[in-house]
Amino acid sequence: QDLCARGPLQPRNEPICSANTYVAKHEKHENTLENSPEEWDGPDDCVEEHCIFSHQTFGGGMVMITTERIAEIVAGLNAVDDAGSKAPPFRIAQFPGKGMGLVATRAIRKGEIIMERTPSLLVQWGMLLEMDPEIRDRLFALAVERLPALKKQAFMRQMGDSIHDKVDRNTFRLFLDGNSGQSTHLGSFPEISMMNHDCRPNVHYRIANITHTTVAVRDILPGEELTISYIFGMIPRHERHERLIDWGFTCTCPHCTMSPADLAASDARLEEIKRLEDDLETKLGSGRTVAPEAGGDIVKLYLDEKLYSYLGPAYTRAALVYSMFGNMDKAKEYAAEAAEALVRETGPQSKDAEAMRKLVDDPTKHWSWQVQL
Ligand SMILES: C[S@@+](CC[C@H](N)C(=O)[O-])C[C@H]1O[C@@H](n2cnc3c(N)ncnc32)[C@H](O)[C@@H]1O
Repeated sequence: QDLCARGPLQPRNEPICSANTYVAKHEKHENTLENSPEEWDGPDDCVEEHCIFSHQTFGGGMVMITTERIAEIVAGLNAVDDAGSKAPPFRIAQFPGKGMGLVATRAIRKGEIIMERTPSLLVQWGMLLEMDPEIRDRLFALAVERLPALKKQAFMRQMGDSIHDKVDRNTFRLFLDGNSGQSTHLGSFPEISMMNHDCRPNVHYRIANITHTTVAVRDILPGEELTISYIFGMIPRHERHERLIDWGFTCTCPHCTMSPADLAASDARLEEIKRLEDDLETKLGSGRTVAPEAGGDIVKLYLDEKLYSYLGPAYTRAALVYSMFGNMDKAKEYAAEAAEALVRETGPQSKDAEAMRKLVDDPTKHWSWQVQL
């Protein structure tokens, strides 16, 4: 007999899930939720097709409010989480005007992974937009209650007046089921959310499946604040300001509080980068010649502008142009930098990084070698 999963959110005698989303209890034994080494709890407290699923040890403890299909996908993924397995190179501190943040407790080298985490709470996004706020908030409370004590404490410490507000201000977007309409989820990673925003951050983040990785994009000194960017950083100051106002704050990062002359110089560099990149692309695309240092000059502007999270493609382009001109030393130098930056920015499996390593090994065997000549 099919049973609709029941919970306190459901008024007595009324099904809380519509007929086509009834959860077949007898089928539960075939799914990954039951097959995973430690059993998942759920589906519980369903509101239509969205239910609570929880696990006390997966990723150190996790709760999701989502569909059974997505819960099964997540249960089949690796829970990569380094909390507790190594001493973190940071501690929480107060920063005037910004609230809490993270500060480095030792030197951190460029490329070092700072944290690898799975979400404490995962919520399907469409559900959040459509659900009655009162029911949503009761569901949130029931979900957070299921987290192990330390995870719950870390979740509740985040900025925000209510659980919904905390989700709104602190979560990252994840895609869990390809292009399906149900794919978009909000993931809460409370320790990572302690990082404040900087338009020129020293930490980059990448998300693969449910794993959130933060990596240093430059050497960091003990005592420095660890920051990420909440927005795309290669836009002028007034646009960054507007986007961060949407986030609910006026940015006080060093890059936004520079002198008017320095701010104008920064905006001019961003414009120049765009102009040179468009020019290079047009010329290469139409078979016209470019200067051998065209790609290298653009890299210099990226470095001057401290765009350390965007260096992979810039170094790659420079390496290719030097290789086209048969400049062995420069092609190798830029390709090596490109490979490292691409791994930082997109992860160790990066195919582009692999291609750049091949260019370092022997430029003469690369497709780009002396193609302009
Ligand atoms: C994800 S939380 C970061 C942690 C937060 N400071 C706390 O105490 O929990 C985002 C909030 O921190 C503050 N914040 C982050 N970066 C900031 C910045 N560059 N300038 C001013 N406030 C910032 C804003 O209030 C923002 O809504």
